[in-house]
Amino acid sequence: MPEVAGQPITMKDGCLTVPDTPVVPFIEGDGTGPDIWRTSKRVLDAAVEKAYGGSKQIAWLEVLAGQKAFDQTGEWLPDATLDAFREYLVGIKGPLTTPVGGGIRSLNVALRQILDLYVCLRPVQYFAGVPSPVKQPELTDMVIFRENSEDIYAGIEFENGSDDCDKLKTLLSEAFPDRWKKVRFPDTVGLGIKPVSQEGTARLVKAAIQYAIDNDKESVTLVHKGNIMKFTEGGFRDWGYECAKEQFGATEIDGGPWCSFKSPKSDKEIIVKDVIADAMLQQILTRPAEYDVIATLNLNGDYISDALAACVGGIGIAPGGNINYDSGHAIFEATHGTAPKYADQDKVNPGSVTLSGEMMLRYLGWTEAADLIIKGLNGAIAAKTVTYDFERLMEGATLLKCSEFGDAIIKHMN
Ligand SMILES: NC(=O)C1=CN([C@@H]2O[C@H](COP(=O)(O)OP(=O)(O)OC[C@H]3O[C@@H](n4cnc5c(N)ncnc54)[C@H](OP(=O)(O)O)[C@@H]3O)[C@@H](O)[C@H]2O)C=CC1
Ligand SMILES: O=C(O)CCC(=O)C(=O)O
Ligand SMILES: [Mg+2]
Repeated sequence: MPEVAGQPITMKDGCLTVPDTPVVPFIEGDGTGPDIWRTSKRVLDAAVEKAYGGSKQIAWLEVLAGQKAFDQTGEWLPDATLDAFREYLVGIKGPLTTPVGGGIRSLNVALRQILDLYVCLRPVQYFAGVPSPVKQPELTDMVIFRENSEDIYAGIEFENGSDDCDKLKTLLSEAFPDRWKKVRFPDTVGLGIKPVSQEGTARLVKAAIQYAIDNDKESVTLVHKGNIMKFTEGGFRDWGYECAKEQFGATEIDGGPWCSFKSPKSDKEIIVKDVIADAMLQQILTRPAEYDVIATLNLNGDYISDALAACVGGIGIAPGGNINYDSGHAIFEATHGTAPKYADQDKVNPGSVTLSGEMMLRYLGWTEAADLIIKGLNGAIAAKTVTYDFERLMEGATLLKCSEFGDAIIKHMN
């Protein structure tokens, strides 16, 4: 049961209908999750209260996942949690632990895949005053569209020595003897499969281009490693261009493959281009102004998200949302993980989850409340009242706890 009575958010004819008291399921998260969530929830509630004077309110509904779920129910991701996200459409979560090597597969990835939240949307923007390792962090202003349902994250892996792995090895060596010979150490190799499809690529790229139109952006860049993985990452590039041409009427520039089209909204030219991922990762440091909207595959998107977050001051203020633009389902969450060494110390920066909440409010159309969060965050940073991650790099700053940083954000909403 939610803390206050509320109604579900619904989707009709491609538009969300948001009641004044929407039920929003949340997962607190593992590690530092509870500290961050407690603070973020307070900031979100304060922004909504201030923006709407009590006429709107979120009816929070806690749902379980991760360690807390396992301790209480014996399951890591109970069906009741999935049912709540299905029913109430829009939710938010703290980070969840994934063990390396063995153990459970990622619950974070499972949520995205089960609910088919195919876009991982991660805006990367600079907040004035945040300490950054680059000289002109304000030049980094990008929005990542990371494909969320395919690639090696689909989790089709075979452990060396397992019966399934042996079966696949036999199958491959018999069906494709010449290609199998290229496997350098066949007796000890583990195998993984990387599915990348035209449909999966097209829906992601379509969403990225639509975002560029809606937000008056100059370019969309397809980031891939198609020179090496020709039929998966190369396919992503080719299908991405195909989508730009077929869905948006783009035509090739100077013989292609770059292409462009006139934005139906602003009449300005939007360029669709591509870059190989390793080159892109050096250019985000040397020529960040050349990138705007990024459309990329799942693993590239994971690496690029953390690298770009570092450029604008770190993972402490790197928000995101996992969205299915067709069904309306969305779960907002930070780019960072559980940072377990800081668990229960009320220490880390709550900014990433708070800003994920800000994205959620904007997604619901509650822009006044979302704007207040940005105002509050800007004010707290300008006053140099910040958590340890910023304080250790800022001259003359006051060190705040996680919860105190929340108080500072709320104070600066005024
Ligand atoms: N979506 C999700 O739920 C995600 C979950 N994970 C999971 O989280 C676990 C831990 O992953 P790990 O690789 O350590 O990565 P984390 O992102 O959890 O932490 C790495 C480092 O980032 C910094 N950091 C992280 N969060 C914050 C914050 N809120 N404020 C300030 N600094 C922060 C800290 O740096 P410093 O040490 O310099 O202070 C921390 O040591 C793993 O199980 C992983 O699978 C990882 C990513 C996403
Ligand atoms: O699921 C995890 O544990 C890691 C996920 C991750 O790194 C991400 O979504 O960026
Ligand atoms: Mg990651």
